[in-house]
Amino acid sequence: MNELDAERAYVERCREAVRRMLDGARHNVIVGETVAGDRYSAERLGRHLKSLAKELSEEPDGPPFFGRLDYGPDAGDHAARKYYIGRRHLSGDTGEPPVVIDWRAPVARAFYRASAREPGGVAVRRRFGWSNDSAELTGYEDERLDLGEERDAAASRIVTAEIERPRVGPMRDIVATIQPEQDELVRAPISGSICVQGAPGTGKTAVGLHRAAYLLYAHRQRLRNGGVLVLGPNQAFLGYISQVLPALGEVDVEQTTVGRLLRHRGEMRAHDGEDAAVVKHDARMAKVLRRALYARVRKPSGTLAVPDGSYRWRIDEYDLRRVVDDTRREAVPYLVGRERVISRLVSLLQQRAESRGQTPNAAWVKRMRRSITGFTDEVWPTVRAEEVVAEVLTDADALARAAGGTLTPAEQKAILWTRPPRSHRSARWSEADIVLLDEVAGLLEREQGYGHVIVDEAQDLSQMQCRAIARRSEHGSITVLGDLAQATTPWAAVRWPDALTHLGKPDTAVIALTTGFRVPAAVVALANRLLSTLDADVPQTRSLRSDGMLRVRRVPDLATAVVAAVRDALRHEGSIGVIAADVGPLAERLRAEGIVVAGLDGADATAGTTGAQVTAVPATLVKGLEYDHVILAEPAAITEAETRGANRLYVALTRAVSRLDVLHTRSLPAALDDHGSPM
Ligand SMILES: Nc1ncnc2c1ncn2[C@@H]1O[C@H](COP(=O)(O)OP(=O)(O)OP(=O)(O)O)[C@@H](O)[C@H]1O
Repeated sequence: MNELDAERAYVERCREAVRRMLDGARHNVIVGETVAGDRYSAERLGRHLKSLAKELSEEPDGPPFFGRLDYGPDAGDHAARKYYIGRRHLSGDTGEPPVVIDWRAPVARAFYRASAREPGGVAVRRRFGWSNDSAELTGYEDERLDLGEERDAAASRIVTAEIERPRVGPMRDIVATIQPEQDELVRAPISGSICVQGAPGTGKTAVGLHRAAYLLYAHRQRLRNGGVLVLGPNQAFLGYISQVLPALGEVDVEQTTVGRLLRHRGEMRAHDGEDAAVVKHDARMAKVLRRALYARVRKPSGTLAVPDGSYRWRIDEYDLRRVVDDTRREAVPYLVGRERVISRLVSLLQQRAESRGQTPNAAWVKRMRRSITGFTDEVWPTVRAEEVVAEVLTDADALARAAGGTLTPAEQKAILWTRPPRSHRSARWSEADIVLLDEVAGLLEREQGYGHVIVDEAQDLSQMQCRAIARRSEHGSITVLGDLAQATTPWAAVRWPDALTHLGKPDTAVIALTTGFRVPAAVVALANRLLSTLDADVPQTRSLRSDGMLRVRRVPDLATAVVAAVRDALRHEGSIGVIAADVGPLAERLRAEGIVVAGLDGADATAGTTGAQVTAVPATLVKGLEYDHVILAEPAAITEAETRGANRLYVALTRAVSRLDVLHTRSLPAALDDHGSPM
């Protein structure tokens, strides 16, 4: 039998192992549900086994492995052993070692990291190639690390084919081809936070998602309670990445946007102007809100008399002040503080009662608590986050008291509501207001946190949004992914250390990724010209891809040219994205010409999964997405549409996997203009 046939025979062994595991899981579902000791454990066991059965049966014919490691004779415990590496562990026959090892297992690490210089005992690294439908093993490539032979990504046919594969449907996992510098980030210890500054298409999102899967595997116990949270910029992006973690067997990761994470705080029913939003998103607002909240705490004056039957207990002003002052100094959440004031006063009353020979019981304590409510409501009242925020945004005097020395009078004026609501109950909150509500809620009570938070496109977060994330990762670590050059919000970070400070992890190291896996070299060269004008201190990208096509054309009529470009693109396999500042009219025209076009707007959560080959997407929503062929219409309109329009254009220019058509009727933005000559 030749080597390839032997590997194909191994594939059969793996498929047999899947069938065996599937039968076992199905059998256990039945047994687990009927014989497990109590209902609770029966339910848990049943759920676990059902999900295993579902997982295995959904993909019984997927490639069971993508790599193999052959250890040399001097590799200690691994000497002369062979390991197949795949997306998930496949058990061997009873008493036999597993037939496939999960890519996240410690032994699999060498598949990604072993080099000719540091082979770590590995003699041969083998990569497998599969047919497009993953049904058939088509070939393999060996690196004889023991002979000093090593191929980098660009020299491997299998890796290059995977990177250059036309994109269809949602984002896929990259387990088979994770690069060494990416693997270092994926497997970085959970105890530390990391920040990845990566140019477009360097694999930040891919790294973040694989890191989530890795951490859940390596630290399942530790993450059982808090879990892992993935934050992305919008629903379209979340739709695009939604399949990656389930394909890696992880279905319990919460993937959401900051807006959705905070939506229980209030319904968004208003939009701020940029002036107001910029102030509301500034971290100085945290100070303002804290002052506004604690302005409610008053200095007690006079003696407190508490009736108890025919008797009155007294606590004098000195003791009352001491209780309130001590509690303030403890810097606990506001509502915990109120509770402490109450219990301390009750315990003073109790001491007094005991010294008079009484033995207060629970009912007495309850009665005393009730009797001092009037007093605590005065010196440390309960309050809702909505009241504090509404007060600051409505009452100019209250705002001036809270914001004096922190916000300028002009800034205070910018955030005051021009048409104040009658009460906080009828307030119409904006996106920024909801972040303020969350800030106050965080001052009132401590937030339940996550074990690990992965923040994608983090450059766009405001300081206040960063603080909201920090509250949820206080006791865990975070992975921050972003690109300062792609910052498009008016409050975006200019330097990573600033954002990291607001995220509560100021000592996090910033690591750069500069090898691009998406954008072809010709397109990167064009985008890099724009990069130098963006005022972002980031390294240039180097593309791994020498293939690809770039056409920049001045056209007499935009819509007609877009239709022709789409028709031309439709001759190829792969997704097509039409990107423009205002894409609506172009989409209409395409449809009028009989072309099926999926529209992408904020409400469309199924982005990239609609099955349509052509998607029309506004430039404002294209962040994090990619299309095999991009048709970018009228760049000048994109740069003009917003303050950071040039950054937006940089994002739009870097979405193409294989081909980019830039069509324009007006002059190109200066950095891109090559004196009108076609590129
Ligand atoms: N090691 C790899 N092997 C194969 N494909 C890869 C690899 N790394 C990244 N890719 C692919 O390159 C593309 C870009 O990756 P990704 O979206 O993670 O980059 P990004 O840095 O988040 O980009 P952007 O900043 O534009 O959002 C994706 O299609 C991803 O699957």
